[in-house]
Amino acid sequence: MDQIVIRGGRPLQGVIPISGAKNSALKLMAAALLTDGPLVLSRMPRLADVRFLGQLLARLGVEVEEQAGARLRLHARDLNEPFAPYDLVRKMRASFNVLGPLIARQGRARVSLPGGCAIGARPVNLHLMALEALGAEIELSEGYVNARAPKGLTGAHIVFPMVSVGATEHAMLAAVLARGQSVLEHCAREPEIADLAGCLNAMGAKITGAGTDTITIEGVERLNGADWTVTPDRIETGTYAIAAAAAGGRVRLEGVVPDHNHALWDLLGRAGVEIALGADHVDIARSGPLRAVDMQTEPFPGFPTDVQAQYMALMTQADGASVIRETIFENRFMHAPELARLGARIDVRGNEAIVRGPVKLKGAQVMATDLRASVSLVIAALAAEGETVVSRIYHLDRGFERLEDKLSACGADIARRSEETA
Ligand SMILES: CC(=O)N[C@H]1[C@@H](OP(=O)(O)OP(=O)(O)OC[C@H]2O[C@@H](n3ccc(=O)[nH]c3=O)[C@H](O)[C@@H]2O)O[C@H](CO)[C@@H](O)[C@@H]1O
Ligand SMILES: C=C(OP(=O)(O)O)C(=O)O
Repeated sequence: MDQIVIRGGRPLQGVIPISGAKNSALKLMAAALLTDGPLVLSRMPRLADVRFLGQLLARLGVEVEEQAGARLRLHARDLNEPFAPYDLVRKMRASFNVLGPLIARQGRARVSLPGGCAIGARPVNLHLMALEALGAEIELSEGYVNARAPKGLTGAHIVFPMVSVGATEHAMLAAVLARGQSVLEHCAREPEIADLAGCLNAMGAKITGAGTDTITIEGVERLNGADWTVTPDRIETGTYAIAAAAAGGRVRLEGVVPDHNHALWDLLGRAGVEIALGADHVDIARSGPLRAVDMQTEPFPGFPTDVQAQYMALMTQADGASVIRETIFENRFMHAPELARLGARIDVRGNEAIVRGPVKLKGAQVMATDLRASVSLVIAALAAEGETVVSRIYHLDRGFERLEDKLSACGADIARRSEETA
């Protein structure tokens, strides 16, 4: 198994190109199931999650072809048995979103309950509620969802009782081929949802309101293929912005949508980080001391839960105590004890973590526990003195494309090695 070795204490200096968003790319891939035409996705991140979902789609009968220039061509000309087995679905959350498209296109499906980062219970009741409202008959047995819609799906008025990114996307992915109009209320407003709606509309769907809390969909009989470019990864953007703030130096993040990260820019500014927003780039610099600033995760446009761990690593370097409140997932502080191995002072009480800084972090052996937790350890290691070894980095490979290359191009001392050679 691979490890990442970081020798900290070097400021970052340079340009980091931002990849396409994992959390968008995966749902766009599921959309390919809705048409017998080819869907060509550009700016696809090369990630383990994309590979896994590609394997699942291939099993479902989709032709999956990686093309030059970070493009992926998906062609669901004919589909096989609509069966998504445990082994291919358990590795990540987004794979569950094949269920709706399979029901919409084939009238039935059997899909394993999903996996994903172990950051809470993460039920799928809202996904199933939406699919049932659209006319699917659903039964759970032996860890699988068995769904049927013998008469096809029908538009519905769905009011989500809580904001869910995955359930909003799932409802959209099914309602586009339903008969009649669907109105979805209390929707998630994340940029990935607008990206999915944009792609579905390019395929011939009729969706309005994506990015607001009410989405209206006029069902169409069929969708066609399309070309679509994945939106930039705002979580990767936030991660490298925080890395630069933690290590110090000056970094340009290139190929981003600065508007997707306002909550972060606001907090970093208050913490003493210099931020200059361009049209499609952001410059981040930090030379002076950092101030502690409280933070609470919220659905978009609030501060993203997927950047909470990274922010916690940064606050270990800030002057004072900061309170970090996690409101989206009930078990997303697993990085706190790992950060403590490097010397961080963090008290976790329920859904709050109190971080006291600044501490002089020292390199240590740490373990990645989930995707964003892993990268928070890398950030802390960049700010630490001495060598840090991060193991179980398969979590990192799920969501960060060429992490070591991007950071070492900015002067970080970071390398991958296999445990056998360690
Ligand atoms: C692949 C992907 O895009 N993952 C992202 C997606 O996850 P995901 O779509 O799983 O997150 P949700 O927005 O659905 O989850 C929000 C909250 O709703 C709860 N919930 C969700 C669905 C449901 O049926 N019932 C229910 O109770 C969850 O347990 C959680 O407490 O959005 C999260 C919140 O921005 C991000 O952290 C994840 O990176
Ligand atoms: C939680 C994440 O992914 P998943 O939803 O696939 O677990 C993430 O991207 O941070």
